[in-house]
Amino acid sequence: RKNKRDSHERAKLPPGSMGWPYIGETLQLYSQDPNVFFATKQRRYGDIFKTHILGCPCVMLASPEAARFVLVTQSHLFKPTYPKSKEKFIGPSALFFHQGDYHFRMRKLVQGPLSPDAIRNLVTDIEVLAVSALESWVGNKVINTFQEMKKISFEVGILAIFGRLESHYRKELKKNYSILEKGYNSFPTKIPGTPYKKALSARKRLSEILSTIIRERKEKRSIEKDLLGCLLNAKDDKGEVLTEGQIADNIIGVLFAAQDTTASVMTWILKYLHDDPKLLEAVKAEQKAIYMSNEEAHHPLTWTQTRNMPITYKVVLESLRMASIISFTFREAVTDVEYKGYLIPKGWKVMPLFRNIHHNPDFFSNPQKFDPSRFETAPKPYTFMPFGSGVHSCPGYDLAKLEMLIMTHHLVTKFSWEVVGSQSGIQYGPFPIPLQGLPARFWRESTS
Ligand code: HEM
Repeated sequence: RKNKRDSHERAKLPPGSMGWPYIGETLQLYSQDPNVFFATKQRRYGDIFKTHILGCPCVMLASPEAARFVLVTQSHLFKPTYPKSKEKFIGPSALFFHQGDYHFRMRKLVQGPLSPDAIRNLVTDIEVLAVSALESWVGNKVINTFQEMKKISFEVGILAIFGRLESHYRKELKKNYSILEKGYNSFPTKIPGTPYKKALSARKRLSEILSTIIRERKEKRSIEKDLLGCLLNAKDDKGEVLTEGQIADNIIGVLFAAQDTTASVMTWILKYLHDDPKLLEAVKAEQKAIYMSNEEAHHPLTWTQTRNMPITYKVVLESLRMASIISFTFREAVTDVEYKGYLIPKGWKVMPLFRNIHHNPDFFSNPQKFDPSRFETAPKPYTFMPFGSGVHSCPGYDLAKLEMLIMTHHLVTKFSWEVVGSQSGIQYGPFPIPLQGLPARFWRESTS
């Protein structure tokens, strides 16, 4: 066998600059639009380049082949990596921190209740959530669209995890999760009263609430098909069940993965539709036809109807591409890896740059233009990865899309909205969202 180390020694590091020691290029990355940072690098060095951010040497990859290499074909050589604080707050047993057998097992458990077969039963409940949210926005008040969308995506997460959960549990979970969330990016400290310490206590309370819910389910001996039910019933080959800690970490992990992501994209959908009146008319026409066939919403939407919204569906896909709210992801090389003659040393971070791929004119012509019709033909493999790819790709993919379609249906059939303020821009929190969460006013359309 050819000596692997020798061949690695011949391979050279990718081109790029590492910036100042320790701080590296973090300042550049955070002091400007991160997309400009990546795009400038890509122009200068090509599809693979090295840099240094947040104290870590890293290799950035901006081609579909490289993303496939890291996420799919050689995924065993790259482990997921997150800041320590995320692990602490969400819980170390959440599936996305893991690789190998445990990840595989948890993933199978999480996928079931999020699959089309399971979520088709949630259509009506999601509709009820969407309608009551929209109704609450009506009036002469300015809504922070993103914050409101977060309430919906949280409730949909709760629905997928617990089914119809009693409202006092929902309230308690919501209250504590919102405190926890403020700690994700806060500064670690022992000082009481800080967002960090408050988040730690909220995390503890969340575990306690989950224990109570689990105890109640066990007493009732109810076997549910929601995510909690699947986690409670799971047994491995030795007949061992999951610990409460493992269950709690994964439930909080799913809430974390589901909330801001879906809410950001829904906010962008509102913005893109608002900015393109002709497109809005086309979406309205499609949705009004469904609305009329349901006798003006006297009958609930059906799963089949949600699968037959071709124009709206393309708007969803184009919003996912345009906004690319998960601009990139992080992995870490578990050993020295060679890719296209370049060395990726063990321990280095590796970042597939989804947004750059989604905005590359070689794959999406005129990439800055919002044009849903581009999805009339399927994108080339590994050029469209809003939900990632491979072993860690998003299991919430169908649920997120369902939620966005249902929301859009009710939004355009019964409501109008105007964006408040003329400032347009992007804010990072940490996902890109329209400035100030897209302040807007909503009113009910007259049906005459
Ligand atoms: C539009 C909304 C969403 C977007 C754009 C999105 C995107 C993604 C992406 C890109 C990944 C892969 C990250 C990586 O490879 O490092 C991911 C993973 C994940 N997502 Fe989503 N997601 C969305 C909604 C949801 C929802 C609604 C749920 C659950 C109800 C969910 C649950 C998860 C979980 C559990 C993982 C980790 C999977 C694993 O590590 O095996 N996501 N998501």
